[in-house]
Amino acid sequence: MILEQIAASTRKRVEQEKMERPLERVREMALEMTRAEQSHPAPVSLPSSAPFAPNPFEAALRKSGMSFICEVKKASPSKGVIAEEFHYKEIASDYERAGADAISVLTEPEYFQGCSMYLEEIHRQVKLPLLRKDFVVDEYQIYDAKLLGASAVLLICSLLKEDKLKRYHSLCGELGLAALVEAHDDGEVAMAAEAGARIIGINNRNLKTFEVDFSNALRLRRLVPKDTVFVAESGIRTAADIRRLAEARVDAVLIGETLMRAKDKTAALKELRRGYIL
Ligand SMILES: O=C(O)c1ccccc1NCC(=O)[C@H](O)[C@H](O)COP(=O)(O)O
Repeated sequence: MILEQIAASTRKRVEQEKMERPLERVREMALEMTRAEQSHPAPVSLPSSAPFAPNPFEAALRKSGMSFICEVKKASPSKGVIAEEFHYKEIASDYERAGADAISVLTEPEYFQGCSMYLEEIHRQVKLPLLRKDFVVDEYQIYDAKLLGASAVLLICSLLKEDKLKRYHSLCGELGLAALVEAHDDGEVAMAAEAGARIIGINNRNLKTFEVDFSNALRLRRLVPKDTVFVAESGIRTAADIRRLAEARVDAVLIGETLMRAKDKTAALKELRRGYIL
């Protein structure tokens, strides 16, 4: 099954990275970076009603109205190569100019042709909060995400047991990272909530079969607690899709392929936003 293959290849990649730069070193550097940030906190514009002090990624998703997380992804297992010409820094800048609220950067190399360096360079290029989109199976990747400049990491319920999800979620909190906890069905939503998730993403794509069911996010909407940020992910293509999600009180959308295939990102994002006019 593809998800197991991705997880196995990720474990191998992380073991390799640990040989080049040991866990203890990466942990110490990430903790040091967190301490430095805590003594000089960056200003984050918070909605006055926010129940907690969120990090920049969470703040971007909690703003009023629909937030757009735009994804930088060259390829995927279901679609193969999506963008032959892949100028990742320009794509990120285009998203920023187009009014994206946050950017998701695929860093998985084997199946998505991603790279950690893309995230690091995009971090230097744009001001928007960045999500490290990878398949987290080891705490090493969370420390590393911090060092690469991510504001958030993806934690996929179907890849993690309950106790690990909880541990990784609280590690994100310790490092000042937001966690987008991804669920695909009722049981995983319960697991995400139990882990204390403040941001839950419902993936319309079944990661085991690749099947995309747009109504999945709508169906699971009511299961996600009100004060939790609700993100709809995958298969979002049109302004009409955005309208249906807005009507269901979805806080944010994560869009990859539709924007990656658009030559004019500003026009594409503007067209999608038509579905949600404040
Ligand atoms: O996209 C895939 O084929 C895929 C296969 C297996 C695991 C994950 C996969 N994609 C990750 C994502 O969920 C998407 O990149 C993200 O939600 C954006 O989706 P889309 O807008 O449909 O590109």
